[in-house]
Amino acid sequence: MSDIPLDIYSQPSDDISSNLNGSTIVEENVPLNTSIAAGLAINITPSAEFATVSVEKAVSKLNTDGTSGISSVEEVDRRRELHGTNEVNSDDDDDNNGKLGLLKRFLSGFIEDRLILLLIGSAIVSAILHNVGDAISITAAVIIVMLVGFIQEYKSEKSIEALNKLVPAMCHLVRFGRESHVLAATLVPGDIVVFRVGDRIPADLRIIDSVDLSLDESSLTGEPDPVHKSSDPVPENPTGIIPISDRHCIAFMGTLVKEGHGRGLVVATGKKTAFGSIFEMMSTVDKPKTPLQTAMDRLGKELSLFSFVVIGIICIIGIWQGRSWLDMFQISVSLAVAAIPEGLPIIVTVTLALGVLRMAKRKAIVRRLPSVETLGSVNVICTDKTGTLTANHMTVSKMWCLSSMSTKENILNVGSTTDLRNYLAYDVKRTLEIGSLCNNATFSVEHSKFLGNPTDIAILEELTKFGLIDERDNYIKMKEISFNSKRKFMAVGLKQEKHDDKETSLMCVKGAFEVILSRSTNYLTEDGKINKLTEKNRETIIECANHLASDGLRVLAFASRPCQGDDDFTKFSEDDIDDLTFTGLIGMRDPPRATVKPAIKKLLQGGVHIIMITGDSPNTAVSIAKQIGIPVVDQETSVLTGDKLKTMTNEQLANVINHVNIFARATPEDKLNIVQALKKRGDVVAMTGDGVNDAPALKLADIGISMGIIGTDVAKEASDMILTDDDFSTILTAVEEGKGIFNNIQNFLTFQLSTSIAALSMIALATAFNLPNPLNAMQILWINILMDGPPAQSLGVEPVDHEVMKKPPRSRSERILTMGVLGRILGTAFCIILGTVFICVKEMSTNGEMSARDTTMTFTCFVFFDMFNALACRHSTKSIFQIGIFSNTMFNLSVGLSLVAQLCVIYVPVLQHIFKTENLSAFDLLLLTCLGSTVFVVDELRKFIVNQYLTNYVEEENRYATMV
Ligand SMILES: Nc1ncnc2c1ncn2[C@@H]1O[C@H](COP(=O)(O)OP(=O)(O)OP(=O)(O)O)[C@@H](O)[C@H]1O
Ligand SMILES: [Ca+2]
Repeated sequence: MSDIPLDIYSQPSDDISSNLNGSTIVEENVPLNTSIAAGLAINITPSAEFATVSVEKAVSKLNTDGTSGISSVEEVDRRRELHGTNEVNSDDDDDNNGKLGLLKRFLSGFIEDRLILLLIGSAIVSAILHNVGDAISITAAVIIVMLVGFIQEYKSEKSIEALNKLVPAMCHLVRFGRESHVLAATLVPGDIVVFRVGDRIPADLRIIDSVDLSLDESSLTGEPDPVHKSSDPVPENPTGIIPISDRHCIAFMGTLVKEGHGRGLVVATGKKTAFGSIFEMMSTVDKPKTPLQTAMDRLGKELSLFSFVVIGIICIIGIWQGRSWLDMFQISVSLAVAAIPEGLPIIVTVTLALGVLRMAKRKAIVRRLPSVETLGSVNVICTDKTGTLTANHMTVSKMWCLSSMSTKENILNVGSTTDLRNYLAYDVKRTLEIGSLCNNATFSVEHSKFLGNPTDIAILEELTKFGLIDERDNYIKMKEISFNSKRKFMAVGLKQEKHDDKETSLMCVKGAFEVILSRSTNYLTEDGKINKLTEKNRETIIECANHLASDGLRVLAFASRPCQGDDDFTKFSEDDIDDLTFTGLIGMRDPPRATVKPAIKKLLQGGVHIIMITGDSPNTAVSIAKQIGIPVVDQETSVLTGDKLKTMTNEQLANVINHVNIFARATPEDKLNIVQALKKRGDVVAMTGDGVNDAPALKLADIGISMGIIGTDVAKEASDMILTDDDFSTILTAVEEGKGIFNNIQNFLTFQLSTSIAALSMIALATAFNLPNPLNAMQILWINILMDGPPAQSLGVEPVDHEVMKKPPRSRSERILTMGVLGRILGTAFCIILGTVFICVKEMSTNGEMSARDTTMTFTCFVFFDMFNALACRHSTKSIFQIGIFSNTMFNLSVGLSLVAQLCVIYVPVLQHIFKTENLSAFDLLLLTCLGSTVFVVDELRKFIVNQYLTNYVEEENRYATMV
């Protein structure tokens, strides 16, 4: 079996790269060293070459412009022609091999498979013994077996390759003097790239300018701490070799911007990057397998050993009984080929890969195959509120100012009024002014809407209702402390343009009301005076803020302060934002997504604990939670705030977390503690995140989930799954698929193992009772194709049954072969053996030996049994009539084709010759169909009984639940 890329982002997963770290740096320098030694023209990598030259030199060397980039389309095309696309794992190599490569691979399959070699050997022996018919038959059968196996493996590789293309890397490119957001693959040397915090570096860049830039290079060097980078060239080194870790003015492809921002000149793309050269090496390293694949490999080995022992015994007894040793040898080897589920790992991989592609269509991109398995076991989901549970579309709903509205009864309902010019008391006006000044949203003429933070946009959109304008044009922004989830406020320092020769400077602040209030000492009155805030005033403000929040609104407070000249701007830091004048509160509505409520209901039914983690206030969070059906039993135990969380030890947290559904006023750092506490309890945790600070928690969670739209590259890189629509309900889809895929794997396992056991036991029985062999070598090989091939594979793509969510999450340690599955396997095998032996004995009783007709009947009987068995295996508990006979087209197609092929084997003369069969009558076929269907009927009965028992059980559970 071929390697399976577990990480489908175009970057190696951490575990792989860290294994290679030691050799990484050395490897890149090896050609360098040797070429120096040889005195040849130095084959130096571009990043090493450009590390020592100045920015100006680098720009002129690459014949480009440091600000506007490459100037013509022709030039870009020429460079792409020369350097190729910016991809490390392009398909070029594959195409070069073409058809010849495929043939070579097909043929090498014969040599690698020892059992097949044995079969070919036996064909040659047959030929030498003048048994040409047998020789041809075996050779033909072997070719068919290999062909089916080969096609399957080829398709599995193709579907895995498709996974690699699910998450294309993007970047901000400057070309022809314009900035645009493009696929990273389009970059050529000489391009200019802009990057900011959270981005992934798209190629090897010579940094042109940077602000506080630090990069996480762990994927390249294994160094866990971010590395500071700048545009200063590195001094030349006497040895001529500058290690990767010392190239401080180079930003390497695949590394992540942890802080700051900057611009860089593309010096190397694709395979010529430092990352590309490691990637080449890495693709030859065996990728680790998923737990399920490892389990399947183990199971395969165990089964092989078991089969070998049984076959060995059969073989010895047979020869001892004086049967033809060549016959015995052929049958034993075919039996070994059949009984060994060599198709099992391939089917598991294809099932996982196809499942991942299906999920991608449903907006969940799984980046690592093992995560598909883990998804079915998830029993806790920690989710952000804004944007994931809610639409992330804010509108100002209510407003309140202390002086002009005094109490919560007078809160101004902004949402329902269209003209608000009459409400413009001094404090109201000031609050809105601060809102527009302390704001980073911009109006895009191109899109004819505001772009930026939804909170900021909401304020700007409200101005016209009050007849106000955006005040930012009249001021110069001197300083800014940007908003982040930890700080929970934003502040700007502004200077008004000279007005009557007087210069006014001020500081405007907006943010969470607790934060603003604690930094305020005064408030603004409705006629423009500044008064001291009394304790009573503070209580009133808190009461009103809580009132707004209980309505599900996000509450922002606004404040300002005059500044004394430039002095205040030079020391404009987080700690200096105090002594503010409070002006008012604004409440914003961010409606829950419509799909969230039903999704939460289903997840809760499935025994999944849902925890909302939000930066908003407890009241807002509780109100939203109630709207979407997250249970909040009482606010004391169900809600924990970030402050309280910080005072708790991990043990304390682990003890109470069972009852907690909401973490409010939480910071990204809190998420890490929450995941730790949950994992300590043995939970399987899914956690969402989007920012740079969320990365550690995403990594630690069993399933880290990042947001496709608002998420940063850093978060995506750390995550196991990406929601391309940022929608919480997509998580349900993914969990459903995860559970469904696991069920499908169990189902085809049931099918394969029952067939295998039945075939093995029949030959064993026949040998033990000294009867002629009921199936010959070619027939056994044919059965192997059905069992390992298309019918089994099509069980893996059975559509997900939405009722899987009614079952609790699978425990992490649960084996794939549960007692229930084993029971089904043995029961089915028993049924098949009984029926086939019956036909065999009945046919043989007419003349006492195995004629062509007898073996045809027995063989066809087994195949019919097997096809009905496949039908029964489509679902473990539901009747085929419940899931719909036509709901799995691939299944019907492959079973249909198998049956047609079986008829060909019976009626087409050439095939009759190979398989030693002869024509059967219509009555024979009817009889065999009826007999074969018994395995299906019996299983339907079993399902009926199980369901009866299950519904009773569920009702019992429900009754119990309502009693409590
Ligand atoms: N752009 C902003 N400027 C100033 N203050 C803001 C801004 N956005 C939010 N706030 C304030 O910070 C608080 C916390 O916001 P934060 O962004 O941390 O929550 P959130 O992370 O969006 O919620 P969630 O974690 O559910 O996504 C808000 O309640 C609000 O008062
Ligand atoms: Ca097999």
